[in-house]
Amino acid sequence: MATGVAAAPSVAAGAPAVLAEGLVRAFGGKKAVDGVSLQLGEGDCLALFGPNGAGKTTLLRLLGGLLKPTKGTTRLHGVPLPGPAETRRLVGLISHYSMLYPALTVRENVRFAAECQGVVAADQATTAVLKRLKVLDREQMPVRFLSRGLQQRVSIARALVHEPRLVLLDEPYTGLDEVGALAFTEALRDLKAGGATLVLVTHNLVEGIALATRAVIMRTGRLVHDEQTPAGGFDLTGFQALYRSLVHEGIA
Ligand SMILES: Nc1ncnc2c1ncn2[C@@H]1O[C@H](COP(=O)(O)OP(=O)(O)OP(=O)(O)O)[C@@H](O)[C@H]1O
Repeated sequence: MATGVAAAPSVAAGAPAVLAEGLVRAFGGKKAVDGVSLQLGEGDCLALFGPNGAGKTTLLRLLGGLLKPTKGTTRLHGVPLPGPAETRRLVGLISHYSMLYPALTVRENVRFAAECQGVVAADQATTAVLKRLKVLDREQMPVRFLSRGLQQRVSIARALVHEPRLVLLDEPYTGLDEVGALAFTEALRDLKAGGATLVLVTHNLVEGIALATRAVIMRTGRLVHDEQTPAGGFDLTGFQALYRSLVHEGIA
């Protein structure tokens, strides 16, 4: 992807990309995340699996400083979150909610995000990311006229235009067709190769495991399984069986 991002904010050299310690988040006295600690490096991709209500989205948001913890801390490249604006700009969120301005064109939506995020060469970066997500041919179209899947591609482009160092992905493949999904996976692989850290929440084990360097299973706010990708890649059948035993048969 094109560069052109504003000067990098000060980050502590050698600090882990993400360091979460003792994270708890309660809603009305009920703990959605209940004592999670983890560390991620540059180029890591953490896939977070678990049943509905396990706390995946809550944890994702805590890791990016988008939600305040009830207890615990998250540091991003050594800086405690939420941190200053320059640190918050290191984070990109992709979810199944499009968060686009329907009356603005595709280009206007993405360019506006680039400017808000301090991208210096905003036009160039916008063109590159729209091309990357294979939606450049629609750049002058108001977003409200696009199909849901194309809106999702624009939404992804918007979240990636500033080349975030931590990319939070919450069921990001929802609505994408095969071309969109492939383009998106390639963009994620490039980000990873460039040293970005990814956290991916998905119910699709195949999709999640394909990108993951580490797979975690959550249940009732806790990590009940945490595994680095084995040298030869995950054994999908084995992982599916493990998931079923931990989540459906209540072993955890
Ligand atoms: N803003 C909120 N207010 C009150 N309760 C919340 C809020 N956000 C999440 N919760 C509760 O926290 C728990 C965990 O929710 P979360 O969305 O993190 O789960 P999840 O694993 O992402 O689920 P799903 O797979 O269904 O998306 C749930 O019981 C949910 O109802």
